[in-house]
Amino acid sequence: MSAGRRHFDEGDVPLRARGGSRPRTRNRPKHEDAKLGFVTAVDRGRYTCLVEDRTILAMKARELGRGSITVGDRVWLVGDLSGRPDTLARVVRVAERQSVLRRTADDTDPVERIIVANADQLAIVSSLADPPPQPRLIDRCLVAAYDAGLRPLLCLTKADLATPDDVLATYASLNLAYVVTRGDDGLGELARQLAGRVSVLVGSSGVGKSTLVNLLVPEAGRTVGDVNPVTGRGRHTSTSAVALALADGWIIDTPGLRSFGLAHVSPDDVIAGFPDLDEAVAECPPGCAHTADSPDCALDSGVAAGRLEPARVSSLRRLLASREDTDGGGSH
Ligand SMILES: Nc1nc2c(ncn2[C@@H]2O[C@H](COP(=O)(O)OP(=O)(O)OP(=O)(O)O)[C@@H](O)[C@H]2O)c(=O)[nH]1
Ligand SMILES: [Zn+2]
Repeated sequence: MSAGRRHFDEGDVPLRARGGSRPRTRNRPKHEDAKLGFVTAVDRGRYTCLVEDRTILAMKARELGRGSITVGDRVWLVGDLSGRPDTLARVVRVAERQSVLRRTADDTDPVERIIVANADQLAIVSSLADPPPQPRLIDRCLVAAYDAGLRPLLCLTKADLATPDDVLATYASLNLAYVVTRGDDGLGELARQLAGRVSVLVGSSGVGKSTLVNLLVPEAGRTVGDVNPVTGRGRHTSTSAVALALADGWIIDTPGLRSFGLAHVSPDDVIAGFPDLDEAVAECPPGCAHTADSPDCALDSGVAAGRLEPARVSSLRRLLASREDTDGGGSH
């Protein structure tokens, strides 16, 4: 969409992109005068929306009931759309979402949280050191991306501190799009990968998301935190998701992740989130649980033959086991 030029209107919504034969008028039930906006931030029941070239604040109309509104949503707005201080518009309808990125608090939590709507790329940001890469968190993000139909983009930061070779080797067979940055080095390639897309940036606290966002969108002024020298963790400096306009496209910065629960993803879809392993798994005996003690699990023979990456196999196994853990096991 062309909204990256800080302008948003009806042309930016592929209202009927996904099949659906309902007449277009159904999209605007009562409010003939409603205008379309793009939700860039959500804060305690207040929605910041871009409408044409104005940033306005809105609340949910009562008729929307408990329906959720999230960053990335395209919404129909009525009321005062001037954007003047102390005005509040009302969201009367949420346009059909093209994608929904979800997570749960842990792998057994039934409550899904929607992180972002309508994104088409998940930029998984991981520092190469300080804090060190967390391949299991990356794997979880990959599963979530594939499940939501988003293109994953691996974004490896702080290459001045460590080489990306090991991380890249782990994911080599996935043919992931990736960028490696050190400071502002690598930014051109990152900008190229983000162009024309709505990208969600996720990663642990301190991996350098805000630093990247500030380089890409200097006027955003995202707070850059310090990494605690003792724990190697960043301060929790960003507190909610926010969409920022690029020259072409959007980036949606999210608060530092501590976990990425996948209770909402079925075991089959978890396996599908490991496209480097799912062919091997197809050779498993019927009913194979793919755990380390499953007899004749094809993951074992694949590793033994050097065809599968051991770190990825153990990651998949941990993930499947964590979902079985009804005591609410960890989600790292
Ligand atoms: N050495 C090195 N340090 C970097 C680089 N990029 C960022 N940093 C530092 O890493 C620390 C954390 O960066 P942030 O951009 O605040 O990290 P974040 O991911 O936004 O963290 P949260 O806001 O907590 O989610 C800061 O001290 C940055 O200066 C890099 O390429 N190399
Ligand atoms: Zn198996």
